[in-house]
Amino acid sequence: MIQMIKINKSFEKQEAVKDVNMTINKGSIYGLIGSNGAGKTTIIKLLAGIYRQDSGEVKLEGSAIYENQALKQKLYYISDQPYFFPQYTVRQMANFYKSIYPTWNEERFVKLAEVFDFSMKKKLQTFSKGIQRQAAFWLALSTMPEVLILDEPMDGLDPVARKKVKNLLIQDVADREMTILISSHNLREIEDICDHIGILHQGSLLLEKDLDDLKSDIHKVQVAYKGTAPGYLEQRLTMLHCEKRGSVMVCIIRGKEDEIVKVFHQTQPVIFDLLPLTLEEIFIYEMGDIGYAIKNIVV
Ligand SMILES: Nc1ncnc2c1ncn2[C@@H]1O[C@H](COP(=O)(O)OP(=O)(O)OP(=O)(O)O)[C@@H](O)[C@H]1O
Repeated sequence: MIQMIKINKSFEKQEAVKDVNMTINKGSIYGLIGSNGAGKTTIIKLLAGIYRQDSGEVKLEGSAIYENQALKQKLYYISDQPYFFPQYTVRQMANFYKSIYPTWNEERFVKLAEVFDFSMKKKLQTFSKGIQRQAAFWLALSTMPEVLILDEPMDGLDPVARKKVKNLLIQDVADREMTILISSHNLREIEDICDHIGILHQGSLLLEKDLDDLKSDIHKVQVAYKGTAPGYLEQRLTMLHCEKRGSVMVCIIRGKEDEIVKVFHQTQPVIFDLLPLTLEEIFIYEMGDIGYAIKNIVV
């Protein structure tokens, strides 16, 4: 289990992370999402033991990560711009990792060559951005990390490579309870792969929830009435957003599904449907609820 307890981190006078408490369970795939500059990369670097927090604790299996070599060998971090030594091939990078990760699995590295269909003998820097990223996954998965930390991991990967990488990640989580922390703006991808979500805004963690619980707490309703909609709906429901499309209203409501259905049922609508909400919609309305709303910009 990874724990962040009351973490604060500033850069000069800029507070990047404020009083953050976060828990990532073993074997979980945790998606960290948030607006630009929210503090995602800072949190990732604190967890990877690259930054030291100003206050609070960052722990893996109960021990502090920073400057803990033995713990750091259990982690692997792929940054948004993977770094390789100049002039090195995949094979040479593999030899380097083999020398520093006691968990390096040569058999796996060789087996993964069937999945990553490019030469391990060519200089990495001569490959395209997408292939370099695939190489980063190849090397990462060969170290058999307990915790894999990924910053915008699928950036630059084509759809086939994305699918391959996703399958490999899920397989490691299922087979050996690898824990994954992913930071991304691609909410479809996060929704597809993560079981836990943390939403960061201006350095604070707004919420941290199981994805299914998050989805069961916010609903989209399509409703229409013969005449006008009863005025008391707004008082009885926590409406995050409501818009009229002709005679039909589409509302985003916070609360339990059965209670929402009950309130609408009493108003005898002519149309009433509960529609599925995507993580992208949940993110937009959660952020709107705290004032980070999408504004209609007219120039
Ligand atoms: N090395 C640094 N020096 C000074 N300020 C920094 C540094 N790293 C981050 N910051 C500041 O900390 C805040 C959080 O930055 P961070 O990169 O963690 O956000 P982010 O959520 O990853 O953003 P994005 O989604 O835009 O990549 C920002 O205001 C940023 O300017």
